[in-house]
Amino acid sequence: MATDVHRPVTGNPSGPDAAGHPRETATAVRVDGLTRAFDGRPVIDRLHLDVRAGEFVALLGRSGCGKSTLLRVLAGLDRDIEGTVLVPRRKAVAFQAPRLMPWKRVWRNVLLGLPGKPERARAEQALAEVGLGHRAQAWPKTLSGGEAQRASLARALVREPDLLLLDEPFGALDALTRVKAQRLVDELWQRRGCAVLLVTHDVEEAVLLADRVLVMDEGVIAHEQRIDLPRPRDIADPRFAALRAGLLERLGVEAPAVASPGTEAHAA
Ligand SMILES: Nc1ncnc2c1ncn2[C@@H]1O[C@H](COP(=O)(O)OP(=O)(O)OP(=O)(O)O)[C@@H](O)[C@H]1O
Repeated sequence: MATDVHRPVTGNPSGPDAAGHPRETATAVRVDGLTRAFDGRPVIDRLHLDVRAGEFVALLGRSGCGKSTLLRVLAGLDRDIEGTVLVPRRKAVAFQAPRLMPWKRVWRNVLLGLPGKPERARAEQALAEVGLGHRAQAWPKTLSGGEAQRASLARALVREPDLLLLDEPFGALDALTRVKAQRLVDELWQRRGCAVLLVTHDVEEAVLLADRVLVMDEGVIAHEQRIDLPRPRDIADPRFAALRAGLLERLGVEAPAVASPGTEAHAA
């Protein structure tokens, strides 16, 4: 396939411009005419995407439409592409499976792959940020599913990313743990100010967390929805329900009926 033009955005995309002014509209990700084919069949087909520095973007789409492929390309894990992909040098990715090495203690897992000889204190700080400071010495097999997922997040955070790529990070968690993990990601994003691209199947999660929700279809971004609700978001807010219903419709899923204010829904 044609040239690999994956290259980093030079400098810190969220840093000040030459005159020292903050870049309100600085770009974290710029994708232009991206195509990725498997066995001659394009899964991504001349796709365009811009993500602003510090923006939280959620990516929805039916199973197999190419969401994970796009994320892997942005992460630099798949370079067999055509088109232009500009991403920050500092980026990190967390997958649905936490992918911890069972023979390394949690803190060593957090530092895995970092260049040089990174200090344990850095791992402990990242673990503390996700509420796992007390498990730094633990072996991965002793962690619960939610804890393992948080350790995986700490491994991403320790890289101090300008772009955090999350591929269904909450997909395997039970409902309560999932809600807690979503809150944690919301807090971390607000504190860190990095751009986030979250691949998810969950429309509610997308509306809960993102500034902008993208729907991928036929290899391109087929629909875009800005979410202008104040944070933290209230799923009982009728505007929330309307946005969720609109996106579900886009995905070809019928939205559940929403009780109008002042009424109660009763099972027959
Ligand atoms: N290494 C590969 N070799 C061949 N085909 C692949 C490869 N990776 C992905 N594909 C195909 O590309 C398409 C998109 O896959 P991808 O994993 O990106 O979809 P997705 O939208 O993330 O799906 P899901 O929501 O089910 O995780 C699928 O048809 C998949 O079979």
